[in-house]
Amino acid sequence: MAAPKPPSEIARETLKLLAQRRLSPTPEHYQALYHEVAGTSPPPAFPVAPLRAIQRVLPAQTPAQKRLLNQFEHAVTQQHWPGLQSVLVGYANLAITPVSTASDEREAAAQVTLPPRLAEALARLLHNLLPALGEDDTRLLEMAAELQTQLRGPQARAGALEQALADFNHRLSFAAEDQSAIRAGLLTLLRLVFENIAVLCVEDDWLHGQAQGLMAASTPPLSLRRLDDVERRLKDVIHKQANAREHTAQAQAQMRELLAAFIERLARMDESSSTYHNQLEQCAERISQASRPQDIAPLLEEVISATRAMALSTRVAHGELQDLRSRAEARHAEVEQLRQELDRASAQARHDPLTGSLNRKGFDEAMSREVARAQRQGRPLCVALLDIDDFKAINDRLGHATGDQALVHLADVTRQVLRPQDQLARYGGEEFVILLPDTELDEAAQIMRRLQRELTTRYFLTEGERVLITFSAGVTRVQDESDSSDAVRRADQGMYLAKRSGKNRVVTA
Ligand SMILES: Nc1nc2c(ncn2[C@@H]2O[C@H](COP(=O)(O)OP(=O)(O)OP(=O)(O)O)[C@@H](O)[C@H]2O)c(=O)[nH]1
Repeated sequence: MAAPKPPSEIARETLKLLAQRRLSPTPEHYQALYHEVAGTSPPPAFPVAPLRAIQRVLPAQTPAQKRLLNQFEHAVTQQHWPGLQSVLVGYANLAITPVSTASDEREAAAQVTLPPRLAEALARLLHNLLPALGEDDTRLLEMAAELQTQLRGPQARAGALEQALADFNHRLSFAAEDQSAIRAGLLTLLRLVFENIAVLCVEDDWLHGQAQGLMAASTPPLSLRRLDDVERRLKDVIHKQANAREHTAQAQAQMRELLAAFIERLARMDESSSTYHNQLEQCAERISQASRPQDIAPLLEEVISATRAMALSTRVAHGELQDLRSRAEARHAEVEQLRQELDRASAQARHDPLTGSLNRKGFDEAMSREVARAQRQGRPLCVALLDIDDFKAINDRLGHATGDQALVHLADVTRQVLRPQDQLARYGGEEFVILLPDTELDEAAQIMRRLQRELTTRYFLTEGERVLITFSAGVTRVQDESDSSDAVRRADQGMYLAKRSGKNRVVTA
């Protein structure tokens, strides 16, 4: 077998053959003759056309895809198989892990159109957010309006929105901080006002109790229900204060008037009695100097008429003083009537003065509101009725005033254990009801048991003595508006059963 010709030899013969056959010196002719001379077979032709067809359908949306497509184009032009291979591997990797850079992705994302429903949801979110921000920052409101317009535009591009949202977000963070500072400031002011009321009404236990209640109710965290409570309490206080002021002003005016009348009358009496005394002295003097009886007779006449005048004046004074006295009594009766009216007004108020919890009227109103809310939202509502165990013994042993403090302690612990939406009312002497919105029956019973446990660790302290307060409770679910009073009755029956079965327990009814 002949040794293979060296490439330089093959190249020379190929050129000779090109000339002999009068072929134009194209790379294709040269390559074909080269293989003929070398006795080798030519490589298969490069499939440019099919590759171009593939090139046309390759994706080129993201920057990474665009870059790969350029490489593909270059490899086809160069008929460079390794280049094509790396392009295809690149496309395959794109599908598995993103090989693009962060900036590529940002660029791509910038061109993405937001799905219309998402854009609309964002626009609505902004719309709902605005009322919470107040109207102080007009630029923020403008930015929000611009963003909404952009979001509701024909094609909301992520790129443009991203920047606008970032700017808005930046400004929003300051506005939100401001709002929260304003809220905290207002709350502090509110508490200051309540403290002031408490200081001003030190002499009125009812107002004092209400003011304490206001302070407790306005302590964060606030909820709409608690704000509602603050509003109601404040109305009660204003109502009671207005009455009290009127009462005091009237009483003062009457006192002044009566005092002035007495002083005037006393002055007049004093004046007339000193005139009388002067007259008598003068007459006595003239009588002692008179030598004849006929001179004395007119003097006696004078004494008699002065005495008569004095007696008349005394009678008048007596009558006037009687009149003043009956007027004073009438005023007293009026003041008493006012006081009774005031007490009636207090009874119409919604809060119990001793414990600061709702009274019956307040409870009835709260019950109607909560039943309506529960029905509207399709949520459960429970009511619990609790009665302190052996309260009479506490009263008998420690005194009524300490018994009162025990009631206050129970109300305080209960309020701390309950959630802000739960409402406590004093239903009778040592009987309380609790409204538990959004609560299923077994959950309500658990809440009451938790309160019982809490009372075993938080003793009522009086003069160094630790007094354990326990209670028996009945719990039931309120079905609807018409069930309100029946529900309280059922809870009462449950409480009664709890007492009968040994006290300090909770019975569901
Ligand atoms: N200190 C105080 N005592 C009150 C008040 N209202 C009611 N009471 C007293 O609460 C006591 C209730 O007594 P009872 O009804 O016999 O009940 P109890 O001693 O708690 O016994 P059980 O309910 O069977 O556990 C009575 O002595 C009432 O005078 C109040 O506002 N303050």
